[in-house]
Amino acid sequence: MDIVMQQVLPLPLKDKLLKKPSDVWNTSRVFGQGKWIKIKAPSGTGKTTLVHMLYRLRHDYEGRISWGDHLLTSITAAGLASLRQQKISIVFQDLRLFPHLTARENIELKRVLQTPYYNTEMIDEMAEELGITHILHQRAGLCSYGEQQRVAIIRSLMQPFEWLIMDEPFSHLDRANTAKAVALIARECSKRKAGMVITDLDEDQHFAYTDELTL
Ligand SMILES: Nc1ncnc2c1ncn2[C@@H]1O[C@H](COP(=O)(O)OP(=O)(O)OP(=O)(O)O)[C@@H](O)[C@H]1O
Repeated sequence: MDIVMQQVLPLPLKDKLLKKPSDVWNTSRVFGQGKWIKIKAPSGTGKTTLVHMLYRLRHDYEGRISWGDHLLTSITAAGLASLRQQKISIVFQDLRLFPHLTARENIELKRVLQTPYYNTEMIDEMAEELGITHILHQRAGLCSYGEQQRVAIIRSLMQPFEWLIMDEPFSHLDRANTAKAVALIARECSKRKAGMVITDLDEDQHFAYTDELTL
C-alpha cells in the first residue's frame, strides 16, 4: 500500500509553511510500499503534526492524504480501525502508554487487538533484546522515559503492518540502546517487507533510508 500526499498543508501552519520550501508540504509525494523514509526538521516545525495527519489523528489540513485507495478524509471508522490493526503501526512521540497498566500489559493489549501476529513469548524475547526485561512487571507510569520508549517500540511490533510510523522514537535512548532498537526495528520491517516513516531533528544513519526528506 502506498501512502500518497497531494498538496497537503496543515491549516494552523499554512502561512508559515508557504514561506519556505519543503520536500513534503504543498507538493505531491508518494511513499511507495516498502520505502524507508526519514523526515528531518528542527523542533517545532511540524513533525508531530505530519505524523498525526498521516495516522489520521487530525485532519485540519488542505490537500489529500491516502493510504492505498483510501482517502483519509472519507474513510469510515471501521475501515480506519481495520487498517490501523493490519497495515499501519506507530510509535508516538508522547508514547501514549497506559500509565496504570504494567509494561507487559501495555504490549499485550496491542498483541491481542487482532489475530495475534506473535505469541506472548515474543514480548519476552524483544524485551530481553532491548534490555527491559526487569521492568515488564512494573507500571508503565513508573518506568523511565527511555524504558517507556522501548515498551512503545515493542508494542508497535506486536501487530502486522505495511508501514511503521515513528516520531523521534530514540530521543531518550543512549547510543547503545538506540543501536539495539534500530536492529530490532530493521529486522521486523524487513521481515514484513514494510516501509517506515521516521521523524527526527537531525541527520542520522540509523537505517538504510531510501528517501531523506526535509520538512
Ligand atoms: N492546532 C494547532 N493550532 C495552532 N498551532 C498548532 C496546532 N498544532 C500544532 N501547532 C503548532 O505547530 C508547530 C509545529 O508543532 P509540532 O508538534 O508538529 O512540531 P515538531 O516538529 O513535532 O516539534 P518537536 O520537534 O518539538 O516535537 C508548533 O509551533 C505548534 O505550536
